[in-house]
Amino acid sequence: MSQIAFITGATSGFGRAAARRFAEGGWSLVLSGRRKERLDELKAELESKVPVYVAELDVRDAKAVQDMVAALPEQFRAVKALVNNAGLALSPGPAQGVALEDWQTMIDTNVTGLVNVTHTLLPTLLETGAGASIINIGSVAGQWPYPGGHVYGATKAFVKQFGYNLRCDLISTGVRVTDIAPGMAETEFTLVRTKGDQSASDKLYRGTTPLTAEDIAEQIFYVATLPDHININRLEVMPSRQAWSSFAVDRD
Ligand SMILES: NC(=O)C1=CN([C@@H]2O[C@H](COP(=O)(O)OP(=O)(O)OC[C@H]3O[C@@H](n4cnc5c(N)ncnc54)[C@H](OP(=O)(O)O)[C@@H]3O)[C@@H](O)[C@H]2O)C=CC1
Ligand SMILES: O=CCS(=O)(=O)O
Repeated sequence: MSQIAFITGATSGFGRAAARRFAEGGWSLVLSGRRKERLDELKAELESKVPVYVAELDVRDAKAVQDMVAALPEQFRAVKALVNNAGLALSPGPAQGVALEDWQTMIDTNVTGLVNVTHTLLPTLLETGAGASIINIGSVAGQWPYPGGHVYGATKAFVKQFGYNLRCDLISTGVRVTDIAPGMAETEFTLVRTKGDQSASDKLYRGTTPLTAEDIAEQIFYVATLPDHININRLEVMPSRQAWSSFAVDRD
């Protein structure tokens, strides 16, 4: 059985940490993202351990995704684990102040991009059969509403429901589907969300203990390497120092 992981958004955060974790486990890697120099650095770091193929890829571009998968060298074609990780949040303020373009970017990346990659790799995963996995990186924001969550949370609710519905159709194929839904994790996520405001990112994580990229990478690897007959539908993971807060009430 092939041991090939296909990871989107491998240039940073969870995706990069997952690439390192799968490499440690001896898996061959297909890594993508838009920042080619980071992909090249990661390939240089990992290729002494396992075979690594990198491709510059914007998941929003369906044709580019199809071309990239069609061009995979033979030894990287039999993908066993698809890690749909590429994604982002933008504009953490109230919905009524957010540019339409930011909403569209989140939908194009987190929904359309994830669908593009899933649709393109589904025939391969079906061929792999028992033990293959689609591991989608959702978010607590896909389950729990919060101020400023607007379209980001809605895209992650899509990820969750798309995965559940896929499971219904894939039940007899051996292909598993999991929604890993992390809470607060310190990566470049908040830097992207605030459009480069490092102090806002530092402030969010200061004085608490967020999850790390490696914490989530461990969960991704765990899900991908479970016995074939086990499917974890959704794995919601928060730091122990994070929980829910109360309902909001508007008062006179
Ligand atoms: N950090 C957190 O608190 C949480 C994050 N998440 C989710 O985890 C996933 C990874 O985020 P995280 O590691 O934290 O953040 P990072 O910003 O560190 O990593 C995001 C990754 O997504 C890639 N990416 C973004 N847009 C595109 C695109 N259009 N095409 C291809 N790749 C893209 C980036 O690569 P590049 O820019 O090179 O293209 C980068 O590798 C996301 O889906 C995010 O929503 C979920 C819950 C919590
Ligand atoms: O998805 C990211 C975690 S949060 O910012 O929505 O809590």
